[in-house]
Amino acid sequence: MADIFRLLSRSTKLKAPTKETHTSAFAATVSVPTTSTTTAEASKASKKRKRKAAKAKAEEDAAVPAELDFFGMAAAAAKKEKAEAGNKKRRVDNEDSEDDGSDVDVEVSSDEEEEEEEEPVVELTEEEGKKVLRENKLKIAQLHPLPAAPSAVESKDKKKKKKGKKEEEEKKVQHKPVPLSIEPLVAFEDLKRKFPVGRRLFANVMGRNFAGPTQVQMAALPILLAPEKLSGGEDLPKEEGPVSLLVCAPTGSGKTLAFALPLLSQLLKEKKEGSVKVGPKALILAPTKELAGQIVNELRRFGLGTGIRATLVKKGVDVRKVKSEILVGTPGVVLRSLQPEGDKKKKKVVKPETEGSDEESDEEETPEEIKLDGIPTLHTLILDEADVLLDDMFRSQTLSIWRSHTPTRVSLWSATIPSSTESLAKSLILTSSPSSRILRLTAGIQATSLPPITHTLTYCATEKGKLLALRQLLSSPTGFPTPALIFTQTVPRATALHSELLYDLPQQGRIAVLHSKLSEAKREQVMTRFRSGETWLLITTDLLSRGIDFSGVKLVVNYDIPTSVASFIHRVGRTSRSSSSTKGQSITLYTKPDIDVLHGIAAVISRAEDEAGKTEDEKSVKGWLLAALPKVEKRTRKEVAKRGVKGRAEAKITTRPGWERKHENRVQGAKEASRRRKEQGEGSGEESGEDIAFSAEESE
Ligand SMILES: Nc1ncnc2c1ncn2[C@@H]1O[C@H](COP(=O)(O)OP(=O)(O)OP(=O)(O)O)[C@@H](O)[C@H]1O
Repeated sequence: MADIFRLLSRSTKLKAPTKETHTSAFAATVSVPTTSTTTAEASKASKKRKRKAAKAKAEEDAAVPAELDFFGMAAAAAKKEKAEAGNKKRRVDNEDSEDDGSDVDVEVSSDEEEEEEEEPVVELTEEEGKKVLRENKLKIAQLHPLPAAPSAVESKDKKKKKKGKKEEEEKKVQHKPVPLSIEPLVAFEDLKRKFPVGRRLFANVMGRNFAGPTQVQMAALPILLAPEKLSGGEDLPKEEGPVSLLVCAPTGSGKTLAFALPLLSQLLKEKKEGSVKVGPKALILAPTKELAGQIVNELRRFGLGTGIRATLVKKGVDVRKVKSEILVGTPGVVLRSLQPEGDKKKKKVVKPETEGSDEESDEEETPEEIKLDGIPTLHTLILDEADVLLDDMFRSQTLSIWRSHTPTRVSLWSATIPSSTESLAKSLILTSSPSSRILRLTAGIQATSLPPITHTLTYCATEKGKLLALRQLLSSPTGFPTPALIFTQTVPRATALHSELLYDLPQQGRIAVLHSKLSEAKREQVMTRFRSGETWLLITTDLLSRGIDFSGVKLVVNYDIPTSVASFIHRVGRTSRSSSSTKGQSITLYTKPDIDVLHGIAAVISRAEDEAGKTEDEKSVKGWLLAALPKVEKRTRKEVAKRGVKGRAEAKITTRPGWERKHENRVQGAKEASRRRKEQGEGSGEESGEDIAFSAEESE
């Protein structure tokens, strides 16, 4: 075993960060037939679109509430608006008078309709559509109901069991997923022309200035916006039921837009028809507060001016009194707000054991499923990061919420959807909506990391070795790529590492820690600082491994090895996202006890390198090396994913005695506070002192 470690260490030397330009892993391959249109006409239409898009974007940025303005764009938009105020009078632009930000979607004027109709509509033939889907590794399939499990009596009888098995096999064949097809969306311009998307919604999407739909958006948007256009599966019974969708697509591939846009479009349609009662129609569940807040932010940006509202469910909110059409929250908070008043006191919620577990949660967990007061108006349920929401930590809460409603439109989204999640989802969907057509959409290769990321595995022998390796990286002459995220296995390890590195960076105040034990206000502050670029290095736990969209993260360091392959994929997926041209790096430090998860992670890296077209020489995980790593039993892997790597939670992160480190931090903190006081003057000095004291205290 020792030899394998040495070999791995040798073959995975750190490389200096490259300065190549990023080619998005999601850049959809589209070769579509062109239609004849003059350049002048095309450019006129394009200019008008761009003007509308820029205006919609400025308005949308300005309308984002301060607590959700992660990108600090509201201030910028306000500034821009002020600067443009003088020019406004001169500009005669009909659409200005229409975009009044009112709650009702504005009807398209007849002039506009005419003008828009002049634009070329690219219709793909079925074959062309299939080719685009194939080239973009998009697979759509209709899943069938699960075969019935053999009864207990049957299983006792050996002969019957054999027969049962045979029948089951036959059923499995019958129930093989049936491939389907749909004309992919090859350009956002086609949204308006081919789908019933409102004018305002369309302008909001165009306002984001995306070059084109990502792979997952190319297929998911048509499926959800116009399921009647699905083709194939001729042998299937012609079901008229609603479509439920399971989507597995890479990290950072724009899944949020893929579910937000059809949802907003559906709600707009209902609003126009005026047939639906007031109250929440859709519930989106996400595993962390940060992700839930991010989703609300995106919904508000895409839905600006449509009158469709999204509310973040926080502690103390009674969702039954909320008037918004969309609710977004974590399972724990949503569950509590749905609990009948009397039951809130009776059923004691208990904290889950998160120390050392794979997915850190800031949730309180209920020990069993609870009967809740459902929201009668709710028809849509969306699970973002569905595999976590249906895994041990959140399962009982998610199921309680799901079973208290009868949603007819369900969709589940993640970069990793194991077969167990798929089976559970199928049976839940069929219970809540028996006539549902359950579809599965996969984009790209399953269970792999993004090809643009450069991965490195570094063997460090011991815990001390990991700290030394990280310090070496920080002081590397080629520079430490920032912004960077550093992941640890537990909260205490994150705070300990933060305390250890607090004064390591040449510039003070550039390193921070974020985990579930911090107050909500502190968490928001840390997020804002990292997003704004004030913080360069953020030490965190798996709390931030899922869904969080930081633009431009250049490096992900797995200080503690992820305890599952899924966790690795999601952690490293915080870099190289479709919104950014950053070609990210991941560095995974490991020691001997990490052997149980190493094979799975090395295999993911190897697959990603194959997909990126790297030769055997260029690959960081060589074929022979992968073959030499021991494969681990599923049971052991599950145990590690649940409890963490053995002994890790207790292992100390330090090269010095605790008292020495604390003393040094205090001295450094005092020096830093004094320096800031000098810089800022006496009045504001107190505040900086408090800030430093907080950081030092946290480490104790
Ligand atoms: N068509 C597009 N082109 C470029 N960027 C896009 C596009 N659609 C969405 N984005 C941006 O890509 C980023 C990642 O999107 P999003 O957070 O939805 O990814 P995701 O697939 O949900 O990732 P994860 O699996 O990590 O949750 C966001 O900043 C989003 O605004």
